[in-house]
Amino acid sequence: MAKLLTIQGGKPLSGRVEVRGAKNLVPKAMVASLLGDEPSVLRNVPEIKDVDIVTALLQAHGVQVEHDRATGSLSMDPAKASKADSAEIDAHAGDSRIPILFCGPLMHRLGEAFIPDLGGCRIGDRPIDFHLEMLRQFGADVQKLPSGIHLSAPASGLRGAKLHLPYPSVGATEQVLLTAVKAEGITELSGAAVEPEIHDLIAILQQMGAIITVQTDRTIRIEGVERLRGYNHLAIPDRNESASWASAALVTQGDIFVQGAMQRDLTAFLNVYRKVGGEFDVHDDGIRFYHSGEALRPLVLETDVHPGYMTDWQQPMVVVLTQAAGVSIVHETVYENRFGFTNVLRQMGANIQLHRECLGSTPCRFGQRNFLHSAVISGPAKLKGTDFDIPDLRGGFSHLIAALAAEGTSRATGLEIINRGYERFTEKLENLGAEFELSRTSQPSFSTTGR
Ligand SMILES: CC(=O)N[C@H]1[C@@H](OP(=O)(O)OP(=O)(O)OC[C@H]2O[C@@H](n3ccc(=O)[nH]c3=O)[C@H](O)[C@@H]2O)O[C@H](CO)[C@@H](O)[C@@H]1O
Ligand SMILES: C=C(OP(=O)(O)O)C(=O)O
Repeated sequence: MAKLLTIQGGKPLSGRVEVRGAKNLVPKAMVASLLGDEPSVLRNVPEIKDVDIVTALLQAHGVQVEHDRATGSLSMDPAKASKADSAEIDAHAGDSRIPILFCGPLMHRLGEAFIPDLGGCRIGDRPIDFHLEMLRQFGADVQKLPSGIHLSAPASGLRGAKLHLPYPSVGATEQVLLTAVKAEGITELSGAAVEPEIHDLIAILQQMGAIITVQTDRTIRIEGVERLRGYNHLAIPDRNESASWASAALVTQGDIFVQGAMQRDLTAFLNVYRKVGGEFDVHDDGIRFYHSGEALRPLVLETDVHPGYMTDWQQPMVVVLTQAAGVSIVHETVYENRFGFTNVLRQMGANIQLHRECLGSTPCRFGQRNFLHSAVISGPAKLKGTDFDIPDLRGGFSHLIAALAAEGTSRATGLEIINRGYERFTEKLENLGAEFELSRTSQPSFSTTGR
């Protein structure tokens, strides 16, 4: 039986939540453990689904994994790493995008890799062409299979290369890092992504013995080494979960202290938060986010790669903008199809129109390609409860905070998706004073079109 969350809206969320290690770093740090000759320890690990998926994939490859869920300490010993059965890999891949990052580490360790079809949020096509092109340039042979891909390294091993990314893809940059550190010779990657989670992965790889230089012009230079050690690392906190709870505080006119929120990695978010009228106080151990009681202000917002306004902050902020007095514009430039979730917000009474044109100041890759990637939001709108099925991680969080702010009752199915990026979600809601009930339903999902 599926879970059903019934929410009584209209109550401000107030209290304290803790965010632990970043979903966009932790599973990748786990993959990096395969590169070492010694065990590695990762701390501040959250209880989220991607961690479980990568744990199962590592175990399928013979890595011994021990996870102390209470303290968040995860130890990984790759001493007995070995080939895994492809059916077993398929069974564990689930709905994560992380399996693609096993390519380099497995080829270095075992000479070959089988990568299943990827999951992750359905917010666009999400091709892996950059990844495969980079891997080919390291010398890998890449064969597409009916479900997944098979890669093999040449007998002489993978070689460093001069690479360029046409767009600063986070995953493809990590692919290059995880492959280049043990490839022979020097790799130079221009057009790289430089998100804080990438810097944290670089810190881990450096601890393991890698030599990596990040230049100011998005070029990363890696000198390959023959052997890497283990690492012991405290994962950076999840800036996307922090931004989500910050948005929840504004939408519900509440006051939330996010323990673990780090100002340094949230600069672009905090600027927007202040412009829209949100208040925040920075403390050593977190940030207090709250509604000042004054009307929220509309704004023009464009998502971008770091150090711009992160795309994963867009969906919760759109809900904030439904409550601002006036017309806001949001231009999504990272994913071509990340506004599907606005259907449910409209059903709740939000006034949002989608446009194919680039409505921000900078034309983006999607402008001439018929994608509804700009939104015009007029507020403030009185939201009313509704039934919905959670479409993806951030879209789902947005629906849930809209329901928490709305008048009346909402019911949500598909809650499992929330666990991809928000640990102990309902426990946190309870601590924040939300009014809700969790039950079981024989109805698998409400048929809302949120994608
Ligand atoms: C697990 C994880 O860390 N997920 C994050 C990661 O996703 P992920 O690493 O998948 O995102 P990318 O940065 O690679 O994607 C950015 C853009 O590049 C395109 N692209 C990417 C690869 C490729 O081979 N070809 C291609 O065209 C994508 O379709 C997208 O339009 O970064 C995104 C952008 O900050 C975040 O929203 C995700 O939360
Ligand atoms: C898009 C996201 O994640 P993933 O890349 O794991 O699908 C996200 O965290 O919002």
